[in-house]
Amino acid sequence: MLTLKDVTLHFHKGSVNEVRALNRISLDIKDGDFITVIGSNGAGKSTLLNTLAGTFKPDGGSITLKGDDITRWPEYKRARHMGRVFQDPLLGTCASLTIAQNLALARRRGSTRSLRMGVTQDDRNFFRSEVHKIGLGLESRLDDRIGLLSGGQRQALTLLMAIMVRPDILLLDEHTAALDPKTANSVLLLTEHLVSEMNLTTLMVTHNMNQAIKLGNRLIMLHQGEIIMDVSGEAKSSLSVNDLLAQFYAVKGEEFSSDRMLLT
Ligand SMILES: Nc1ncnc2c1ncn2[C@@H]1O[C@H](COP(=O)(O)OP(=O)(O)OP(=O)(O)O)[C@@H](O)[C@H]1O
Repeated sequence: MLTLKDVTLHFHKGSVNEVRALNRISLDIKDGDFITVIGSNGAGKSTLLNTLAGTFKPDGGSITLKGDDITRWPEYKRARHMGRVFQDPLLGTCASLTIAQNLALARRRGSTRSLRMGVTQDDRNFFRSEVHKIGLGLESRLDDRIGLLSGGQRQALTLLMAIMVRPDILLLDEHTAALDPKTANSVLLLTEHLVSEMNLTTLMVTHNMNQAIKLGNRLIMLHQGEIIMDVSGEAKSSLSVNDLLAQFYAVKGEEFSSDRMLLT
C-alpha cells in the first residue's frame, strides 16, 4: 500500500550541523496495518511521519503510495490521502471557528471547494451522528467555538476530522501525550475503536512502550534514523517492555535512552 525504499533525510546537509535523521529506511506498509512506532530520543520518529506527510522531502530514496511515486508530491497534494493528528491539541483545529465549521472544512478536504466553510443542513445531520460516535456529548454543541473546548475534546474532534474523508493512511504523532492520563486513555480507546471499525492503515508514534505493545498488529523501533526492530502478530503481542529493552541492547550494545519512555 505504502512503500518506503531507502529513504534518507539530512537536516543542514553539508554544514557542520548536519544531522542524518533518516538513514535508508525501507518499510512496506500493508493495507490495514496498525503500526506503533517507538524509539529513543531523536531517533527520527517525528521526521518519519513528517516525511510521509510531505512536510520534509527526503534527499534519497522513494515513497510509493498505491503504485504512485509520491516522493516529490507537495504536502497539500498528499493531504488528500493522509490524516494527521499531532501532539498539540491546538494544532488540529481552528479555535475561532465553531465545531460545525471545523468539521465542514474537514469534510471538504481534497474537494475543489475545500475552502468553503458554509455548513449545510445535510452537514449538520451528518456531523451530529459523527460527533455522537466520540461519546462526549458534543453533538449538541455544534455551534460552540472550538476554542471553548478542553484539550481532550479538541483532540477527539481532530481525530474525527482526520478520518472524516477516509485517508489512505492515518498518522498519529504522540497524539495523547499532552493530555492528562484519564483523557489520554479515553482518546486512545477512541483511536483503537475508530481504527478497527474503519480498518484504517495507521502509523502511531508513542513514547509508551506498553501502549506500543498492546495496540496495533505491528511495532517498529527506530534508532538513529534506522529501523532496528520490526515485529508483528503473535511475536509482537507476546512481547514485554523488558523484551524490548533487551532487544535494543542486543542490537545496539547500549542502554535505551528515552527518559519519557522509561518513566511511563
Ligand atoms: N527541523 C529540524 N532541523 C534540524 N534538525 C532536526 C529538525 N527536526 C529534527 N531534527 C533532528 O533530527 C533528529 C530526529 O529528530 P526527530 O524529532 O524525528 O526524533 P524523534 O524520534 O521524534 O525524537 P523525540 O522522541 O525525542 O521527540 C534529531 O537529531 C533532531 O534533533
